[in-house]
Amino acid sequence: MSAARLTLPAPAKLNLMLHILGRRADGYHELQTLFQFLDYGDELSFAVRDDGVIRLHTEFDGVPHDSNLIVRAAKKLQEQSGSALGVDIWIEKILPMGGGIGGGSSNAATTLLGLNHLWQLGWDEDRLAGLGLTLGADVPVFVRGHAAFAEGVGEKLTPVDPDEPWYVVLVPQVSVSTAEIFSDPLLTRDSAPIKVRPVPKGNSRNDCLPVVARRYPEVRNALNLLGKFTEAKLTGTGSCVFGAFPNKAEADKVSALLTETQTGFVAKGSNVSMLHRKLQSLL
Ligand SMILES: C[C@](O)(CO)[C@H](O)COP(=O)(O)OP(=O)(O)OC[C@H]1O[C@@H](n2ccc(N)nc2=O)[C@H](O)[C@@H]1O
Ligand SMILES: Nc1ncnc2c1ncn2[C@@H]1O[C@H](COP(=O)(O)OP(=O)(O)OP(=O)(O)O)[C@@H](O)[C@H]1O
Repeated sequence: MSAARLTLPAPAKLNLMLHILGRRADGYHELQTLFQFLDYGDELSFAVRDDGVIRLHTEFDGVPHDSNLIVRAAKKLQEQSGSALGVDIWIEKILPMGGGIGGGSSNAATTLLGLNHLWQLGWDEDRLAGLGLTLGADVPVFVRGHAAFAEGVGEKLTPVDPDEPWYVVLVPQVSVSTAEIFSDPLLTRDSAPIKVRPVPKGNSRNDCLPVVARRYPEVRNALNLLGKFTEAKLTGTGSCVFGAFPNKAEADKVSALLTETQTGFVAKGSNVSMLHRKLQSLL
């Protein structure tokens, strides 16, 4: 008999602003950033195995099975919890890799929360977020599931509730390496710290933008095109570019014009992640 499947979303995130305050001795950067989720993302399915084997059945271009953040998250949770159970995992991948919308980190967080539920581990959010941080700087916010102002390397989170507009997101067909942007000598690394409250609105720049736009003409082009309709911003270290609109109809109109030549999508901003909304509905 096959085990019941649990299907859970792994939403994308946007960095509504991103300031770089400095560089730590270990090379990581001190940031201030504002994370909001999108109602748009991948979908993971899990089926428990009782033989302890962890197996991702969907192949990823260029990502070996054991390096996949989904598998790494599952193995770490299994090791640290001492669970004897395993899991079969499938994913419907729609989020671009290296797009700055956090696909890999979100996949890892969905795996941690999904397996905590299926393996009945009873770990609390702090413990899951702590494990998540060892997988990537962006994993904890996906584990917690609430829009947040982040400090440190992205792990000190203060929940916030910015507006939830509709976004047009353009996906330039280049994958930007986060490590490459953070090691660029021209990166601004001395922004002055800002206060968490009120939620930053005027301070919405992304310090990575000048470096990314200089290195990637495709990103520059997307910023120029979307910038004809609204303020066009970069998320994370790119490559994705986004702009806010007050309603779906306006976002759809602009998207229809731009997606004649660009790849992109429309999605609503959300301060509670769709993963957490789904988990809540299971309880
Ligand atoms: C820039 C953001 O996208 C903002 O959301 C994230 O902080 C990046 O998060 P992420 O992709 O989970 O990043 P990680 O996998 O932890 O780090 C990738 C690489 O980016 C650089 N990195 C990342 C985060 C940070 N605060 N400082 C850094 O210098 C490091 O060189 C690191 O080796
Ligand atoms: N499940 C996964 N999904 C996507 N990428 C993965 C996954 N597992 C490992 N990776 C690796 O991680 C890299 C970064 O992927 P990701 O999609 O998270 O980038 P990103 O959107 O730029 O993330 P961030 O905004 O957190 O920097 C990929 O290029 C890929 O090599």
